[in-house]
Amino acid sequence: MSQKVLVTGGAGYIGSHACKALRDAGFTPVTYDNLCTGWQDAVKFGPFEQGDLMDRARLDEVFATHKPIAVMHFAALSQVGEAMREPGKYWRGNVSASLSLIEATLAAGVRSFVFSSTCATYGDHDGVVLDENTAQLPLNAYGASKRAIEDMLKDFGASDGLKSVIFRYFNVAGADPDGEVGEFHQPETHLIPLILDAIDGKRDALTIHGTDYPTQDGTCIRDYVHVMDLVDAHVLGLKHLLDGKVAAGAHDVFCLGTGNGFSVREVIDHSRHVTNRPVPLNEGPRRGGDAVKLVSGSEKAVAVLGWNPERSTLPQMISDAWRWHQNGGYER
Ligand SMILES: NC(=O)c1ccc[n+]([C@@H]2O[C@H](COP(=O)([O-])OP(=O)(O)OC[C@H]3O[C@@H](n4cnc5c(N)ncnc54)[C@H](O)[C@@H]3O)[C@@H](O)[C@H]2O)c1
Ligand SMILES: O=c1ccn([C@@H]2O[C@H](COP(=O)(O)OP(=O)(O)O[C@H]3O[C@H](CO)[C@@H](O)[C@H](O)[C@H]3O)[C@@H](O)[C@H]2O)c(=O)[nH]1
Repeated sequence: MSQKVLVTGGAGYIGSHACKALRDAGFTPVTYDNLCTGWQDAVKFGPFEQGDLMDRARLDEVFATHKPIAVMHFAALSQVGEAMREPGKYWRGNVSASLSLIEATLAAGVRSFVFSSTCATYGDHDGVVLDENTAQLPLNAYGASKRAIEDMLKDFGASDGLKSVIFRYFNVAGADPDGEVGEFHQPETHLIPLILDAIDGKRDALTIHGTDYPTQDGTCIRDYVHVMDLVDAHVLGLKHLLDGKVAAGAHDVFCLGTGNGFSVREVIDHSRHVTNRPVPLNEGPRRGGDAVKLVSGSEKAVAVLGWNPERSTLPQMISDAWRWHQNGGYER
């Protein structure tokens, strides 16, 4: 029988793709999700256990039922704008909820933990490319909550021997090329799906949040990584833990980006080319909490894990997202 991995947030965008990658790698992904932003229809590759991370009794029951060998923790609130307006929701929903999960993990005797962190933990570093050693100075409660969970994992490593792989993602985009799962947020806040909504008339126009940033065309720069490449790194990270490459109590941090930065206007231009359709646009003010430039300067995941982000080009990410978009997501 294949080994089970508990996947929190497995009904969400990245978690559902991770479940597919785990299934393809010979594991059984067990999704634990409260469906606050996820979709039961996205759980296709293993069992589904509905529950909230704050529900410790339910978590204990799920650990006892499935006896996972490791945890992959994707479940989180992750909207920068919302985090600016309602920081308490992020400290509770991300930090307190992760504490509950980590304590349940340890109580179940599990010591291998893969965590979704973010380059939003870095804040603004004046255009410097970011790597695992860059200081984490988040600009918003979302980034601060993720930095706090990273600290928590290190503390429980020291006290209880928890071993963790921490991935700091840059901007995740694209969809499963087979169309089984994809990105579907209600409401959507991410740039590429919003551009596609504007292209096919689901919204009037895309609003560019800020055109006066100190960049070549005045818009923010991000490093986009294909969701399939990202979840490949998770399988490699899991094996890194299971193969004993991380000592008891230790943690290993990896940035997941490509080193290529694209401005909002460049993403719009690529979207126009890929879809061969115009993108209706408005220019609006800056969005609070946005860093000017977030680009990974790290090769560590490539060097240590053997990661090969081969699908992470804008044309590939946009065309996979466009194919998924045209199929209508999970909407009934
Ligand atoms: N999308 C990106 O570009 C990006 C970049 C960096 C980091 N991340 C991180 O990756 C992870 C996944 O992001 P996503 O884009 O797939 O988000 P998502 O909203 O699609 O998925 C999150 C899932 O977690 C579930 N969830 C949230 N709170 C829960 C709780 N308390 N109990 C149980 N389930 C809960 C939701 O229902 C949802 O299915 C998050 O941790 C996010 O911070 C995402
Ligand atoms: O309607 C829109 C939406 C976005 N943007 C801009 O597009 C860029 C990318 O925005 P978005 O797709 O919302 O991603 P980020 O705010 O960069 O955050 C994402 O990427 C982070 C890592 O960089 C993750 O931590 C977050 O979870 C994830 O939401 C930013 O400059 C936005 O200001 C617009 O101009 N108009």
